[in-house]
Amino acid sequence: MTLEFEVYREFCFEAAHALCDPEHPTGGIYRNLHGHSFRVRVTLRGPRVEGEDWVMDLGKLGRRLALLRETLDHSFLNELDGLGKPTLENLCVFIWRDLEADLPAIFEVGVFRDTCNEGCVLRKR
Ligand SMILES: Nc1nc2c(c(=O)[nH]1)N=C([C@H](O)[C@H](O)COP(=O)(O)OP(=O)(O)OP(=O)(O)O)CN2
Ligand SMILES: [Zn+2]
Repeated sequence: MTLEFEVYREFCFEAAHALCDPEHPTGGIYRNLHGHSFRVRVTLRGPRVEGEDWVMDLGKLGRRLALLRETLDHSFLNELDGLGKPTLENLCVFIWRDLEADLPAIFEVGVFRDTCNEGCVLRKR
């Protein structure tokens, strides 16, 4: 039997955004510039690598996530290339695309706004 594991690492960042609703006459209730604290969880899924006894070194994963955090932390999300409208859903896709080439075992990306009791999870099917 092959054992399959899920290992994850998290990081937090602060960022600003404005969400304009083109259907709304004044742009909607989220149109003004405002900020959130975000928590990101990246989960890898797979067996232990033979001889290493882990799916991936979480230290190595953390160093890769630190690179991504540099792009996100204290950013104005509306100006990030490739993100599009800065929703939680699009942030999940943006983060997935940034990481997938370096992390072939990526299984799940979650972006959470704990202070608002909300979040979004993108998962491989
Ligand atoms: N599915 C999504 N819905 C909403 C998103 C999103 O990314 N995905 N984002 C927002 C805005 O960013 C909004 O600023 C979120 O802040 P929040 O305080 O949760 O806004 P609410 O109007 O939902 O706040 P209440 O406290 O519940 O009134 C909105 N939606
Ligand atoms: Zn918001």
